[in-house]
Amino acid sequence: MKNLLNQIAEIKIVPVIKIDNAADAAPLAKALIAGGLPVAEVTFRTEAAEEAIREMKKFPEMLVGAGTITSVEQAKKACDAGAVFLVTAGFNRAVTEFAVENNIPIFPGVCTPTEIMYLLEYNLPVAKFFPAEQYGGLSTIKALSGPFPNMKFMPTGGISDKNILDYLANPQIIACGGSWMVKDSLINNHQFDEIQRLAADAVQLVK
Ligand SMILES: O=C(O)C(=O)C[C@H](O)[C@H](O)COP(=O)(O)O
Repeated sequence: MKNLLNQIAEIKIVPVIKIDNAADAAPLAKALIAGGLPVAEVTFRTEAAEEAIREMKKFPEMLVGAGTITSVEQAKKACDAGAVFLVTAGFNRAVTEFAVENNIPIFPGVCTPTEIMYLLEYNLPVAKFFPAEQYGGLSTIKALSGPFPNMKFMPTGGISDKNILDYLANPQIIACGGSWMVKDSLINNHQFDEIQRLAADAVQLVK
């Protein structure tokens, strides 16, 4: 887990991907790698997610995780496809226990102190704070950091090139999730050059 956390903390941005067609996964991975952002949270919001993870895993430099996991069945499918981390939008005890028992890094979604305390039961070091902007953004993370000084956050939801630097300046935030460089429309229209450009700009911004 520590190694993966270090890698994510170094990259600082986790592109959150909703992919409708698995055939787009390879060119998308190439664009992200070329843009210097070799990481993806592939959300299980589409049927293509599992196959897309398999395709992206063919690129050894890609750090591929699965997002929006809502059941153990999905978590198993994601891991069988090669996902090296799991993300959930909220806290799910069965999914969390599956991940912990199988030593798979997991970032459960939280937005309240109670949910953070669930993570503490499992000694999980990083929470996805979701949906970040809608639940008070940075000021809520600062307030939550008071009682939980050792919890690290990966805020996601409403984060873009406009506000990411404010988030990353907070020492309890290891990275931010966001979709602004991998929007569904860009993927569906095969604008992989634009994805590469937006990824490279994002990398430059957080350097
Ligand atoms: O399904 C999930 O697990 C999600 O994470 C939902 C959102 O797509 C991401 O939070 C990205 O949000 P935006 O960067 O605001 O587009």
